[in-house]
Amino acid sequence: MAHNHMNEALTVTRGLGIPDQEVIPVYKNLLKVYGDNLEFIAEENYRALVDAYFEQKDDSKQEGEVKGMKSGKEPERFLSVGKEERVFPKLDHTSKKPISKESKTPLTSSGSQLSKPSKPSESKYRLVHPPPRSNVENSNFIEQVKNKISLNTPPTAKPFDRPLGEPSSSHVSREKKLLLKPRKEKHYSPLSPRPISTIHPELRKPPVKVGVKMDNPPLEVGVKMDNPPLKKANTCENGDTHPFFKVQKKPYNFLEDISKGTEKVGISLLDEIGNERIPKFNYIPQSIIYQNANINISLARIVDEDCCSSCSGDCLSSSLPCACACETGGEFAYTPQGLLKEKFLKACIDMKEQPEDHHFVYCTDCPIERSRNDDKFEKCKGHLVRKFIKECWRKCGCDMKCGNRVVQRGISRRLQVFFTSEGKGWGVRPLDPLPEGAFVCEYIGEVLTNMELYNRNKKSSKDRHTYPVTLDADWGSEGFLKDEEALCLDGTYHGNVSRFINHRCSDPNLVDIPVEVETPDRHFYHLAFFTTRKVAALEELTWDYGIDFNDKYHPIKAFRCSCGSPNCRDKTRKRLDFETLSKAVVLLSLSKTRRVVFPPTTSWSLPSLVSSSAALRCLVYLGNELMDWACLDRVWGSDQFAFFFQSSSSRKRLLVCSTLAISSSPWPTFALAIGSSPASPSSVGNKSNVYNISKESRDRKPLTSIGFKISYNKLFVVSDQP
Ligand SMILES: C[S@@+](CC[C@H](N)C(=O)[O-])C[C@H]1O[C@@H](n2cnc3c(N)ncnc32)[C@H](O)[C@@H]1O
Repeated sequence: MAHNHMNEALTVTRGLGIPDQEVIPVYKNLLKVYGDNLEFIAEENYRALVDAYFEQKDDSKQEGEVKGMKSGKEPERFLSVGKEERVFPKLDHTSKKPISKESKTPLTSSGSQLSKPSKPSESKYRLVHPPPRSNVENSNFIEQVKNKISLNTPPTAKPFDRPLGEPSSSHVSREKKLLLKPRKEKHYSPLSPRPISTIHPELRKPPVKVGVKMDNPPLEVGVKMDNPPLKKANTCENGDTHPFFKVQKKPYNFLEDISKGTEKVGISLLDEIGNERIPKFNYIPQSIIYQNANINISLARIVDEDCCSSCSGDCLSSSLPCACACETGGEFAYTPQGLLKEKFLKACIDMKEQPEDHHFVYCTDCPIERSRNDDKFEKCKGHLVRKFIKECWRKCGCDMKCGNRVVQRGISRRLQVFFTSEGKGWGVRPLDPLPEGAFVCEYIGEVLTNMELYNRNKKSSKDRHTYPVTLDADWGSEGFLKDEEALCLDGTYHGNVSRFINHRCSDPNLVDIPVEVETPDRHFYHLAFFTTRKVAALEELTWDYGIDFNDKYHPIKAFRCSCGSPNCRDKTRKRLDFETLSKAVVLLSLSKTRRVVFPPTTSWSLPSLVSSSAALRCLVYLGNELMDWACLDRVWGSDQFAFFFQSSSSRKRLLVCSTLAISSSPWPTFALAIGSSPASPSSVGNKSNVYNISKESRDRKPLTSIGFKISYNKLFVVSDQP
């Protein structure tokens, strides 16, 4: 299969005049990055391979390592805009610093166990030039914008030969993929050299100024839009070439094993967008106890009835279940294949998804409420009673291969941390398909008292992501829990791959199940993730955090949920429909946390806007009310990008696409179109579906086009074109 696949790939690359010996190493690297998922590489006639090959080639050329193609003739290549700024993944996992000891403070970059991605060197910048001004001078900006961004009009002008939203590189259609074009012909074209306000009367309106109120408000700079004097389009004030025309190459971030060899299988990390900083935390494969968390592990506490000292080998193969199966009703929870039994799994999922009243216990003196230690002492909000798995443990006679020892043997599935496209940050996906009931990983972190967690949360109140879980599955069975017995796990500074698993309000593909491994008291237990159904390779793994989005004191800090599930519990996020969106004012903003230096010292190109120094968001206002916001979702080439919004009509996603244009003002201008994506939210992150979305969107008429003007660190909407 793999052999045929490579032969097929070589047939394609030979057709492009690429020598086999040059493409084979690139192919092998791609297999590593996508975990041998051949279909990803084969998609669109091996586009990923061809792109990666040329990108690497370009890079080497620029670095002076390669003098030219061996044949002396540059092979034709696919029309590619979307990925040309990228460099083939650099395997960069060299940091071998010792694991730091428990620490109260977050690791600094120097303390991180993870190596940083290599910065693109200067040599990776390329100058691209706009066509002569006279080509476009007389055209109406909006018309051009509409041409360019139209989701349903076939493009005419060369620079705009791809409709907005249609991914340019790895997402072009089969018909287009053979549209070969020598690389040197490629260029980025301005829409208009004139500032938009000089063209359309509507655009002369003052910028919309809105009172922004949100968790992470964008920098509020109400700058009046002015009409800067016409300047030569590609010249800066100081006479240099306009930095906008510099396109920065971006490497993918790829680490082969973030576990630093501590897991049986390597856990890779991939950021295909190439924008995100490598997360800073210390990877540990087993939880560690912090300060005064009280865990009493002692063989003396395991009584004979509670273990199987007379067993040997594999307990599952014996005709009568041993004492260790008592916890699960006299039957082991696992099948001989190491999967959870269907009945047990279903019971666990039901209790989590549709808990009944009697599944909750309420403590009289709740440690969560107590930890707040303020006047607003509230009643216990309830703790979900959970089903436990009990695995054989150290006092048992069986061996480590016993079928009742699954979680304690650790991760055996190939997992990858990847940067999600829905603004959730990093997420986790398997590199191979997973069957139903499979153990994936355990939540690992520092074992803290609930009190300590509360104090940490207070100190880190501004952090975007939080990583705690409360070990409260058995809090109801004891009258009073001392502070040191009310425990939780915090994966913020020390944790494993599970700290990256995102939340989904309903139908998550993982369920968390408490597991007893070394102590019968349930103040401390292991929390293990099992698949709730079959999971496809590269499908994002999610679990329900059980978060209450209305409770601001909940140990898991509320966030704006982008789980995309039709039953999302986050009601603070208002769902949009087409009509609302087409009436709304849309503001693009750079996030406050990742400030760009202004005026920009390097480049105003889109790649630089979305580089690690800036995060672009799309805010949707109706009047003064912030309806919704989304982080940048997709970038195609140097000038097209899109945001996705969860629509009120269940499974559809609304798409806001924008095109960056070059005006003669010092600031780039933006144009916007709104369409809808018929694909299911969960599939949006999937490469192959992105193409479908844009293709489908193109068949619909864009409802509206909006012109933007960028002013300082905000982009103001200056015109709503009906
Ligand atoms: C345990 S971490 C998960 C990993 C995290 N995404 C990251 O980049 O490190 C939990 C945090 O991820 C983000 N997150 C998880 N699920 C999310 C969702 N459904 N929607 C939006 N953000 C989510 C929230 O910021 C949350 O505090």
